[in-house]
Amino acid sequence: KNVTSRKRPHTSRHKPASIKLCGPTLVRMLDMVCDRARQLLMKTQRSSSDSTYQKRQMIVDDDPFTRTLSVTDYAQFNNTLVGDCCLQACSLEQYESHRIPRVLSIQSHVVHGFVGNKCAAFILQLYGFEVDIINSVHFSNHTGYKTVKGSRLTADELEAIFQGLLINELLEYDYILTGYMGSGELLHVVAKYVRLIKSKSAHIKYICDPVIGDNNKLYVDRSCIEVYKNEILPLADIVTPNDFEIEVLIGKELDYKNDENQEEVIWQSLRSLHKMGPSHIIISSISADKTGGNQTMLQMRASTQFLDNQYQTFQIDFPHLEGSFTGTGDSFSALILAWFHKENNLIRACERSISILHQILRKTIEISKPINTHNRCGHELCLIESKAIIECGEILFHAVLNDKHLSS
Ligand SMILES: Nc1ncnc2c1ncn2[C@@H]1O[C@H](COP(=O)(O)OP(=O)(O)O)[C@@H](O)[C@H]1O
Ligand SMILES: Cc1ncc(COP(=O)(O)O)c(CN)c1O
Repeated sequence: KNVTSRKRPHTSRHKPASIKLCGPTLVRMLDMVCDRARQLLMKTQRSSSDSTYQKRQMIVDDDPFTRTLSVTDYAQFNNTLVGDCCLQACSLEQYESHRIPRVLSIQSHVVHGFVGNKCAAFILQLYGFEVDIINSVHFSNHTGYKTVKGSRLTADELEAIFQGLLINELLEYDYILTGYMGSGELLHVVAKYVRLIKSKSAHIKYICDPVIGDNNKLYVDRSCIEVYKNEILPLADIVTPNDFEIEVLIGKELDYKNDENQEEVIWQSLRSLHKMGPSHIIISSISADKTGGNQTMLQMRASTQFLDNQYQTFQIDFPHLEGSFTGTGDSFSALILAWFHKENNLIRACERSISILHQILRKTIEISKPINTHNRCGHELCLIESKAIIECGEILFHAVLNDKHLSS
């Protein structure tokens, strides 16, 4: 596109002019332009009797970081550079495959150990996601220790952070991930901005771990429950409650063990939660105490509601490992996000996430000691040591489809 006359000494470090283009048609155009440029160069060479053709350098630079493919054709004839023929182009397909997916993760932060954003950021960054982090709490350690010191983010502070991102036009994400939030006011601000981010693009997915409590005990202010029900669930695409949280959200206690029609009770509860908004629900673990099943196993249950109101439901049974672990729920939701993105399939995402967590816990048991005598929550996850396990994503446990595809 550009032919310049310059003396040879200037040619070598010259940065060529470039045009940035996008789309498959433009890639074809790039080929045509380069071909034509080559033809012209050859013609010039032939017509010039005293031509001393220099070794041609054609540089093709496929740069995932700048998301461009650039072809630079440097050529020199006599004292003239007939180069500067540079085009940068990429097909949409290539653009998408090189684009780094962006996640906004709003969860707790601990200085020592692994829960919340400490788990999510490591896992997601390892898989190549860009993670923007908002810390709902900034604690010394998780709440299983004798003492916890630190601060909680207020609703006003969260509002200010979102305003900053909004004014600078930075509220552009592919995924939103939320975990421990603590108060209804904070959740209310989260809902307001999730709504705004989602209104910008239909492709954004919101993965919500509705952290409320466990084993009949609330971890959060009671005000969270209504905000989850009325504001958050209608926005969420994937939710990962535990069995206590599902009971609180649908307002019904579930005692699967003593119910003759146990399967129906579980699927009914999933269906009630679907009605509140999310199209994918994953109960990360149900203990044998609740299911009445094999004491050595835990069960994951999941369900997808399709647009035609049909449901696909499945379960994964996996071994119950001795001991208690903290940060498993937060790691689970991050793994689900990552593998749902890679596989675009909830069943595969669950198989990978359950299998990876199993191996992380095995590694944790193998190499870590319980932290100290005051720690009621057992081991900190050995996430860094499990890097290879996370990257590999080997499937150990397979999903079993429920043959009933319930209609509403
Ligand atoms: N004792 C355990 N044995 C085996 N897997 C576990 C155990 N505790 C946690 N996990 C794994 O971590 C995942 C999330 O933990 P879970 O206890 O269900 O979430 P939460 O911490 O949110 O209550 C489970 O699906 C399972 O894969
Ligand atoms: C500050 C904080 N954040 C998050 C969690 C959640 O951990 P888990 O992933 O095991 O549910 C905990 C555990 N009590 C915690 O103390």
